[in-house]
Amino acid sequence: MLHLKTTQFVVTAAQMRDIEGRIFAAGMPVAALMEKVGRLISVCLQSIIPLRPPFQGGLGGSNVGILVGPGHNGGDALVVARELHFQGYQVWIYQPFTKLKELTSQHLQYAQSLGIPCFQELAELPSCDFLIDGLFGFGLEREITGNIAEAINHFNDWNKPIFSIDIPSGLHTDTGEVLGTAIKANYTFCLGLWKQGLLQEQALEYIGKAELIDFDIPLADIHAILGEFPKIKRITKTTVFDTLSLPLPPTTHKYKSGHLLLICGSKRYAGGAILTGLGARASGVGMLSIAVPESIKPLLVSHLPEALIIGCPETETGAISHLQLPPKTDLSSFNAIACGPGLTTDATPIVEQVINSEIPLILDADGLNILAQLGTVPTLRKRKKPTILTPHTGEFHRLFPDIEVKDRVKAVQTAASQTGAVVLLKGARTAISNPQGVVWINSESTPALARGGSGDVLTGLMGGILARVVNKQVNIEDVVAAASWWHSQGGILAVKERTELGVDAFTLTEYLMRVLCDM
Ligand SMILES: NC(=O)C1=CN([C@@H]2O[C@H](COP(=O)(O)OP(=O)(O)OC[C@H]3O[C@@H](n4cnc5c(N)ncnc54)[C@H](O)[C@@H]3O)[C@@H](O)[C@H]2O)[C@@H](O)CC1
Ligand SMILES: Nc1ncnc2c1ncn2[C@@H]1O[C@H](COP(=O)(O)OP(=O)(O)O)[C@@H](O)[C@H]1O
Ligand SMILES: [K+]
Repeated sequence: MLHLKTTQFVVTAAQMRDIEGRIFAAGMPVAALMEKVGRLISVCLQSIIPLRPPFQGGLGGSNVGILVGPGHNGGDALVVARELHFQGYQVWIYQPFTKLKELTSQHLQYAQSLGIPCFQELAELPSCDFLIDGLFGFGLEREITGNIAEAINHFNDWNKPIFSIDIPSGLHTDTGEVLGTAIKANYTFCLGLWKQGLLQEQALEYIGKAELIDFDIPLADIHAILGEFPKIKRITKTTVFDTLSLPLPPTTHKYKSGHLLLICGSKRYAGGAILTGLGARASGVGMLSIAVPESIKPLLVSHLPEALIIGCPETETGAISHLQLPPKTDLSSFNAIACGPGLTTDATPIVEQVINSEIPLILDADGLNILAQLGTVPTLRKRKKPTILTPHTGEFHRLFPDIEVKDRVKAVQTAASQTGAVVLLKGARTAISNPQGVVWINSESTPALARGGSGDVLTGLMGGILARVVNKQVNIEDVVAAASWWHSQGGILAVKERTELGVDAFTLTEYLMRVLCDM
C-alpha cells in the first residue's frame, strides 16, 4: 500500500461520501466526527480572528453570524457556533430551512437552549463582524434558488469576511461550477481531503484562501475508495522532490545529466528563445543546445554563454526554415527536445521533423499552433517516445476544438487519451493528465505569472528536467508536474520580495534556483 500524505489526495463528492461511509461503518459515530471537525474549525477560526478584548462599558467578543443549512454542513457550523459562544464570542444563527437532518436539528436545539439567538428571516440577523458559511457542503445536489439564493447574494454584498466550511455554499464539489449562486468566501476550510472543485479554476473567485483541515482519515479507507494509485492528485513539495533525482551521483558527467535541444525563437520573437534558454538553465541540465534562426545566434550566445547555439537557415520572415545540426550530430544525440516558443507559424517543417523523431518531445506555443494548422493531432499517437503538450486555454481550443474546457480536469484527461500525450493545460490552476487519465493539479500559484514570456520559461525548465531524468525510471506526467510546481513556486517566492507586479519572465528565471534552496 502506498503511503502518500493526505494533502495529495483529491476527491469527488461521491468518493468523499464513500470514504466517510466506511469510517462510520467501522464504528466511528457520526456525531463524534462532527464534534471533532467542528472543534478543529473553531480552533482555526480563533487563531485567524482572535476574540476582541472587552472594552470599557461595551460588550466583549466579536460578532459572528453562523449560516446554517439543512444537512451536516449545517451541523458542523452549529458545533462551531457553540464553541465560539463558550469562548465569549457574540454568536447569531441564521437558519432559514424548515427541515433539518436529525443531528443538525439536535445541535440547533442545544444552541438555542444556551440562549444563542436564531433567526429564520434574513432581515432579523444583526450585522456581524464575520460570517461562517455552513449552508451546504458536498451534499449540494441542485441549483440554489429562491430565498436561499437571495440570502447568499445579500451576504456577498455585506463585504464582511466569510469563512466557508468544506466548500463555499453553491459551488459544485467536483467541477467548482456555481450552481445558481454561491458564497464568495475569504477563507475555506476544506474538510479531510481536498475536494476536486476547490482545485478548479472556475472556483477560484469563490474560495479565497483554502486550507485543509485534517481529521485523521485512515489511509486504508482512502485507498479502498480511490484505489492503490489514485488517479487525481495534487502536486506537493514531496511528490516533486522524488522526481528531481537529487542529489546528483558523485560520478556523473555532463552527458549523464541530460542533453536538451531547444528549438525556439525567430527574428520577431528573439526574446522567447532567451527566456526558454534561461528556464532550461535553471533546471541544471548537463548540456543545452538551442536551435534558432542564424540571424539571432549572436544574441543567444551573449545571454547563454554555456549553451551550444545552433544557427539554422531562415525563411524570409526570419523563422527557422529547417534544422541544421552541427556535423556528426543528429537528433539521437539529445535526450529531449522542447520546441515552440517564439517560432512563429512559419516554422512548419521543423515541427513536422521533431514530431517524426524518436526523441521525447515537448511542444509549446507555436509548436502547438503549427500542429493545429497541420491538422495532424491524431498522428501523435504514432510517436514511439513520450510527447508533452503544454497549451494555454486558447491553444487548447485550437488543438482540441471539440473538447469542452469547463471542467479542466476532464478536458486534459480527454485530450491526453486522444493523443497519447501528456497534456498540461496552463492557467491559474494548471491541470496535467497522462493518456490513462492520471491527473496532477497544481493548486499553488500566483497571478503574478500571468505575464508574457512566463510560459516560455516553463517550457525551458520542463525540457531541462525531462532531459535530466527521462532515462531514469520516471513517469512523464511526474516530470511535467514537477516543472509546473517549480515554476509556480518561483513566482510565489518572487512575489514575496518584489510584489505581484514585479515578476516579469526574466526575473522569474532568477528565482527558480532559490525554490530548491528552500526545499
Ligand atoms: N458526518 C459528519 O459528521 C461529517 C460531516 N461533514 C460535513 O457534512 C457535509 C455533508 O453533509 P450532508 O451530506 O448532510 O450535505 P450538506 O450539508 O452539504 O447538504 C445536504 C442537504 O441540503 C439539501 N440540499 C441540497 N441541495 C440543495 C439546494 N440546492 N437547495 C436546498 N436544499 C438543498 C439536501 O436535501 C440535504 O438536506 C460536508 O460538506 C461537511 O461539512 C464532514 O466533512 C465531516 C464529517
Ligand atoms: N492567473 C494565474 N495564476 C497563476 N498562474 C498563471 C495565471 N495565469 C497564467 N499563469 C501561468 O503563467 C504561464 C503563462 O504561460 P503562457 O500563457 O504560455 O504565456 P507566454 O506564452 O506568454 O509565455 C503558465 O505557466 C500559466 O499557468
Ligand atoms: K459551506
